Amino acid sequence: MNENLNKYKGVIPAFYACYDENDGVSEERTKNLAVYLYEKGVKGLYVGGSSGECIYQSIEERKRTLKYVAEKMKGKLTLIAHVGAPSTKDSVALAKYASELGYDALSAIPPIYYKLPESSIYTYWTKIIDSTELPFIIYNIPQTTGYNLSINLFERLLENKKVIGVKNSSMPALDIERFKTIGGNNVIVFNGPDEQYVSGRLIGADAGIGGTYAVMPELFLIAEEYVSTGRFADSRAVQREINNIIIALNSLNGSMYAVIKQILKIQGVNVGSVREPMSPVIEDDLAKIEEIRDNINQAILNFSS
Ligand SMILES: CC(=O)N[C@@H]([C@@H](O)[C@H](O)[C@H](O)CO)[C@@H](O)CC(=O)C(=O)O
Repeated sequence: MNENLNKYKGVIPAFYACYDENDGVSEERTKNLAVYLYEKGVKGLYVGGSSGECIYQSIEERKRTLKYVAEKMKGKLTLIAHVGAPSTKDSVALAKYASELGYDALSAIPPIYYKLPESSIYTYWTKIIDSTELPFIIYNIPQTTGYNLSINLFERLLENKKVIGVKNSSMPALDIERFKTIGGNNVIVFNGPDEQYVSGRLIGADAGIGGTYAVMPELFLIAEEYVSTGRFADSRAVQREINNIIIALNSLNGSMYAVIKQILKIQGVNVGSVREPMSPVIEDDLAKIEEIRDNINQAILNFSS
């Protein structure tokens, strides 16, 4: 595959599940969030992944989110569809649908829940890859799936020319270095841990996909600018601020995504709450959430000047 990888290089928010007041997928809110992020200047969107609460949604709901984002952003942003689902059958159905909608690339977690041998994981990913003509990005997130992509399987998957990269959310920056060293220029490596955006980029990641980008895209865009122009001390300073904010986002009663969605709501982008069993925000935390929002805005101001 002679894919131009430049369209993947940049800040790519992991897109959130956007619900209405009855916990249903909302077309209007999905499209509003897509437009909001487009106007912030991000490079693309990673739709239907962990931040998209994919595991809590039906295949029909996931298809609707993929459709709404494509209707608004096809041709404007690089669109990556996360199609990993518990069964191969459902993952392939999502992959085919994303291809029909005109997505740029597919991505998928490995199989979840049962501890399957690598041969089954290889077959699972390969069946998704073979189901369309789209390029494929492996998603390595061992914290949630229980499987850490081995070098052996990575190399085997790279033999398929449709495999153009890996989104690596494991914590060791060393994994990013290894995947980049092995993959070289024909492969794109995405930094997954937002707390290590700068280190991930410096050790070899070409770009980033992350779950907290959408609540502070400006800060990740600034970090990216500093890294790519060699302003390393400045990039560390932005990373420190980002990390303070991520720690605060995780310090309250609601899940991190619920807190993020509350901040977006205050900013005028209402995407509803999270789906249970994730916990929504509680009344007592609302003032603290305002404070986090203020800190984000202050950090943006500090680094924009
Ligand atoms: C383990 C985990 O959830 N990792 C997140 C991070 O973006 C994470 O939310 C962030 O680093 C804050 O801890 C992403 O890698 C997930 C992601 O991009 C996705 O939504 O698919």
